Amino acid sequence: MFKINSINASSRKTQVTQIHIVIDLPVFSPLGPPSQISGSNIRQKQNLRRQVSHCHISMHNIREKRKVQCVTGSALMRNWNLQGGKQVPTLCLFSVREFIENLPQDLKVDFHEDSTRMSLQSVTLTSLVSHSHLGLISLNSSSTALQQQQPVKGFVCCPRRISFSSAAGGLEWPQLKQPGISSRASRRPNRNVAERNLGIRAAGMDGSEPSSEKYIMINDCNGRMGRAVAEAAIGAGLKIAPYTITGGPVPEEPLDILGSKVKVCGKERRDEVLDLVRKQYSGLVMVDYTVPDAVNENAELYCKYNLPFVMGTSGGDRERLLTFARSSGNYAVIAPQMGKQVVAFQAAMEIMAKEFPGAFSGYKLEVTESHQSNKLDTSGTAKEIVKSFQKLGLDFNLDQIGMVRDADSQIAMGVPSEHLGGHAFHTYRLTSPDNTVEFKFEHNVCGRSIYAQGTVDAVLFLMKKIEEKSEKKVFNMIDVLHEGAMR
Ligand SMILES: NC(=O)C1=CN([C@@H]2O[C@H](COP(=O)(O)OP(=O)(O)OC[C@H]3O[C@@H](n4cnc5c(N)ncnc54)[C@H](OP(=O)(O)O)[C@@H]3O)[C@@H](O)[C@H]2O)C=CC1
Ligand SMILES: O=C(O)C1=N[C@H](C(=O)O)C[C@H](O)C1
Repeated sequence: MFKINSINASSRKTQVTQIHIVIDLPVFSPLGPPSQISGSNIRQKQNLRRQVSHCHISMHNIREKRKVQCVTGSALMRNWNLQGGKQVPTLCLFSVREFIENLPQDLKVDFHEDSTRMSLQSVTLTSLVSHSHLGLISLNSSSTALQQQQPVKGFVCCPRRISFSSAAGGLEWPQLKQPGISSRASRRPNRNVAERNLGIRAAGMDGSEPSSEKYIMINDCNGRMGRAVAEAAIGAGLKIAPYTITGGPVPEEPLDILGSKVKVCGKERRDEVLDLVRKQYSGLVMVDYTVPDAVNENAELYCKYNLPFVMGTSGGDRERLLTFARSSGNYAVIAPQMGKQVVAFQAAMEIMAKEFPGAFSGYKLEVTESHQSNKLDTSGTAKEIVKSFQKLGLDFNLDQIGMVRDADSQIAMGVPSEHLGGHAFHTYRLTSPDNTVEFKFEHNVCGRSIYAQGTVDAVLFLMKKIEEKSEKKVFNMIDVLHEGAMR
């Protein structure tokens, strides 16, 4: 059984420089070279599949490597013979262009020379079926990028150099071009201890290079916002790291988020997990949607591992959060509100307060916020907006914000019943001392998609900052909006 474990493409500057295809290969029983195996000998053919090994095929841009280096199937064969049928990781180097040019016509690869990222998601492996004559070998697309694909039979990859196909029932391997090349991958341990303990294979942990695709890790993917962000991120072309840290019970089975498997880890393992993702996913951005009690320690942990983060969780000690994040020299976006239009309203109130301080002196302010019954804290958004009203002259303490959490009151105030489990209704009412003038501001949100989209915007904003190597700073969503980074 051939099993594609991962396909990752990476780039340096504008050139795609690397593609890693990690596949499981059958290890042959010592029957001699596969080409000697007769097609009619079914038992021998079955022996081909006795064990499974890993083959690491990396394609590098030869413009950087001048010499084309290639370890072909023959080398695999030789290694198998040498190593008595043991696992043989093999490295293969050749140009991306060459790889693309040699792909079978009907294997679609979306390749843009000038793009900074190459998406292999469009590799249509099912089309490879037509290039296989060997029913015994099947290719299972199990990588994140490919998991939507059906299992297919056979694998032809760059026919001039690597070919898995059958002629008269056996396997034919191209001649070894550079017999002396040793495998970088073969010198590596196959699985890192932390990764093995955690139980899900992280990109690059199989001996290949760390991934340079755009990854985010979300805590807690099992929470409502965590899941919404994960789905929005996948929709935006980001990858989800296969771990999440939770505060509650740890399910045995990994979560399946639109096909991406995410292992849930208890918070006692957070150091182990963060150390692993830090090493494996360069440029990874953390996203936090947990609980108010976890805000400070989580942010401090992300800073400890130098992981840029988006803190969407409300509550906690905000003063301590900002002071710590600012002094840590890390990139972060911290905001209790991610919804673009609400952020714009928040920004407008800030501008008004700055331009017209005290304009509402003497007025009375009433603030009411309604959220799903299990929201633990007072709306962080309301607290933020109240700060502007205070500057406008309103005498109001944060603990005067009225919280509505019971369904009857929520229905009475107009929350649709289907959104009782996920809504955020805010009302700010300002009345003049003689009750002759009233201002009422409302922002009523049902569901969570507005925040999930905004969170992805914040992630992309941070990724850009990191890529540009701009100053390490703590931003808020008004900064993201100001930069035109909200879709
Ligand atoms: N910035 C914004 O725009 C928005 C912010 N929010 C805020 O996001 C936060 C989460 O909201 P929501 O997703 O609805 O809440 P949920 O209760 O659905 O999710 C919170 C998750 O965090 C987990 N958790 C608890 N403690 C920890 C910990 N120490 N480390 C990691 N995970 C932990 C919980 O696990 P368990 O339940 O098992 O304990 C739960 O799965 C809230 O503070 C909310 O106000 C929400 C919407 C928008
Ligand atoms: O818990 C929520 O749901 C929300 N929390 C944020 C907050 O506390 O302001 C944002 C929005 O209100 C939804």
